[in-house]
Amino acid sequence: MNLQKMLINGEWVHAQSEETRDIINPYNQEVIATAVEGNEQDTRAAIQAAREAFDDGIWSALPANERGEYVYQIGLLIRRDLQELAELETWDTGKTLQESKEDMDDIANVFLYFGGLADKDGGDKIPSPMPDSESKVVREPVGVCGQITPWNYPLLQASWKIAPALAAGNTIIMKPSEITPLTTVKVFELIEEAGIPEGVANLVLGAGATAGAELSENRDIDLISFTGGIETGKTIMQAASHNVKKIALELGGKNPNIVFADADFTTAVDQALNAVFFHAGQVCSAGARLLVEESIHDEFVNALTERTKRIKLGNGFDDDTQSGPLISSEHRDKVEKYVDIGKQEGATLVTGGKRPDDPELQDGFFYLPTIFTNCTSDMRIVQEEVFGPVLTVETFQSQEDAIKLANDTIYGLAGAVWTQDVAKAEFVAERLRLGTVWINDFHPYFAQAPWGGYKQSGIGRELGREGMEEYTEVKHIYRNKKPEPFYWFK
Ligand SMILES: NC(=O)c1ccc[n+]([C@@H]2O[C@H](COP(=O)([O-])OP(=O)(O)OC[C@H]3O[C@@H](n4cnc5c(N)ncnc54)[C@H](O)[C@@H]3O)[C@@H](O)[C@H]2O)c1
Ligand SMILES: C[N+](C)(C)CC=O
Repeated sequence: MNLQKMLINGEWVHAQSEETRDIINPYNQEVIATAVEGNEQDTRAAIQAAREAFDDGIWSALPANERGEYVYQIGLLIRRDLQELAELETWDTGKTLQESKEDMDDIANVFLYFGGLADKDGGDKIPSPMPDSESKVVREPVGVCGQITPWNYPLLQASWKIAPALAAGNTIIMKPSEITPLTTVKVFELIEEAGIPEGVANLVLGAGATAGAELSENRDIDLISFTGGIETGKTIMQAASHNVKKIALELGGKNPNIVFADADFTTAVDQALNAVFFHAGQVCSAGARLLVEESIHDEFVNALTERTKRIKLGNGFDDDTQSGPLISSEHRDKVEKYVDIGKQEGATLVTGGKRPDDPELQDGFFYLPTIFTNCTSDMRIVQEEVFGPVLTVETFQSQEDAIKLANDTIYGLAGAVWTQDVAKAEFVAERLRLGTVWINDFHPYFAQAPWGGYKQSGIGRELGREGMEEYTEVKHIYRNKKPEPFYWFK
């Protein structure tokens, strides 16, 4: 694979330091690509390009429908190259190819959706209380936007930022995770192919502490949009205060999956598996905290454990693989540390809790799907985001009990309620302090609906109309239709 370069002001460039970084396949630790390693200097060059492009108005002053057409075109190009993009994502993250294909389909839809939305909000005329006047509220682009994304859904999370920002008329500097840049680089090739003017969409590659920190601190950036861990989010929030940037944060979760005794048992068991073990649990909205009504606890855990033991780990390119590896050795160490904590806290390890013995998996960062029972809310294993294939199980006896347990967390990203009683489902859903509540399902998200967290899971929303509004400033324009002297000062 060619050296992966940065796109700055319409040029594919090497890092000024000429440093590079190897990109690793987490399935077998093979080097799959080499990327240039940008730093603060390269990021400043990208910011300058984006600033000039914004101030020139080459993008923001285009009619909104024309901007929308460009963004829509990127979606079509992603559909055209879906197979290639999906393969790159699987090389880079280890997730199954089927999952990567579904991600790419979602990503294309995100560009098509925001392309279509670009010219749909022309502002509102509002009834002015002043005589002989006219008042209107319009939305304008925020300006230069820094965007930072994580490694678990590399291109999906990037698409949620790139598409609305461009559709709303902003210029951007995207920095993907340094360990999974491949699909983002490829999409910037498609952005170029779509004909977006030079300097409007810039890509920097490099570490968070250098390239990422420059984006959050630099005073020429008007908005910073970040998806990643809570501690990084706090650092970015502090850095953004230097020039009171707008911030949008999509952070972690420790998401409750509430199963009532009257739920459809087989479906709830099956979906509890998906909820937590999909993509080896490396999902912000993973249902890592199972809350099950006491009367069905034993039966439910037995069925879940039996299914969990059958999960087939392997190469994401093999058709029979159900789950891939963790992203890195460091990340697996973190998961292992949490399993040790769970044991020390007195939770009961029911299955997993170690690396697989299978000789074919020894080169990858694999970890067995793990279940802990006898968990209580005060345990770290219940409260902290493990971001791996680890499920904790708690029990409840009443609706109120379930709601209290589910809300007993600093996070508020997503969660689910399983019951055949619609009134009960709605009652619980309304009381959960979460950005997304699924009833009798887990995981659906799509371009049309907003996504984001309550509490420490984040600030702002991506996707939907709200996701586009994040990238706009609201302006009130008032016109006096009959100006005349006021004579306050005689
Ligand atoms: N809420 C959501 O929608 C959502 C979606 C995906 C992932 N996540 C969260 O992301 C986390 C996992 O991703 P991760 O390990 O890549 O997160 P991370 O915070 O380590 O890194 C995310 C990005 O931030 C950059 N970064 C690191 N330090 C930085 C700094 N000081 N300044 C600026 N940028 C910096 C990294 O280079 C990377 O690009 C989990 O907590 C997960 O819940 C949330
Ligand atoms: C937002 N989502 C679910 C696509 C990825 C979270 O890690």
